[in-house]
Amino acid sequence: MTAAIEARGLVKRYGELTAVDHVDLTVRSGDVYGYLGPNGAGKTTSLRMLLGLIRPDEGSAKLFGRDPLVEGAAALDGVAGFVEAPRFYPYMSARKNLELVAALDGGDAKDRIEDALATVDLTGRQHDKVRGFSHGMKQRLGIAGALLRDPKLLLLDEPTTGLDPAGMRDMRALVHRLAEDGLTVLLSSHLMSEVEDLCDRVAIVSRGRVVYEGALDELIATTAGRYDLRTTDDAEAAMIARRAPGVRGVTLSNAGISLEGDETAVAHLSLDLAQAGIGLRALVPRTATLEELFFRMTEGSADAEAPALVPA
Ligand SMILES: Nc1ncnc2c1ncn2[C@@H]1O[C@H](COP(=O)(O)OP(=O)(O)OP(=O)(O)O)[C@@H](O)[C@H]1O
Repeated sequence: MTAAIEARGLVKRYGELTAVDHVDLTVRSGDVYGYLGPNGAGKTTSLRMLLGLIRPDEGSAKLFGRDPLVEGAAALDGVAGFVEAPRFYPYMSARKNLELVAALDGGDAKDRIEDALATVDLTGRQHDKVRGFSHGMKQRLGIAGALLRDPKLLLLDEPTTGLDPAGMRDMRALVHRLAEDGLTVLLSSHLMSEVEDLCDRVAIVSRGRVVYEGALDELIATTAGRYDLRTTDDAEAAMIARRAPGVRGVTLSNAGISLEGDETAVAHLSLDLAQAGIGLRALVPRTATLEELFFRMTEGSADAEAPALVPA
């Protein structure tokens, strides 16, 4: 099946700065895809290129197999979204603004206004001027505007940035609903928790480069086999763990010992510790959160930064 988005080798330079550095992305139909990276990682620039708003210096992006640079606006059929904040006329009502968007889109866009307002939960406020809307309501109205195009693919640039907790909750619930209705969504975010909550696939970007792309659960599963250990004598236990067959990556901090190994290696280690007269206070298998993975990939291991009381 043709991918919803297939970007290969996208590069965008601003003078000396390479804002987007050979980015490859594959978003499949039905994905809720997270484009995750810190401020300045190149997320907005990437989305602008995907939407055909700016031209890449190198590489290409296809949306459902069509390249906006080759096929122009036709390549954006079935694609909608906005970068940064959606723009509306503040002195007009939400409905009037959507009518203007529909008139620009043409076709049967105007017949979808009612449904779009209902989907984003703004039916009751449709006659109010946008000037009085909260940031969250404006973001939701932006999505309503995008839905008038009856898209198959929605691109959202940091849709919850700047929202209060209730606004974030409403926006995330909306993205969940859209995904359940079968829409493919690519959203950028600098919030790990958001991507964990909403997305099934993810690209992690740092300084313009993709450092991981793939299924979120596979990424989190790569961290299985890590354990936290607390004992009656952590310093001695860490030394024994470092010598134990099959045990790797032993670090010691004030919080205890962290190590990697399979269940057999960990079982042997527990016997070695018992033999040395060291009691276990806790032995807890640990799955890294996306946040830890992110820091490991972009800035090195969080564990490596923990104070090491025993030399490696
Ligand atoms: N038009 C431009 N001219 C010069 N530099 C730019 C331009 N657009 C973006 N940049 C730079 O490119 C880098 C990536 O910016 P971009 O906005 O894509 O990052 P981002 O990941 O979306 O970050 P944020 O979350 O802060 O929006 C930044 O260093 C930014 O200053």
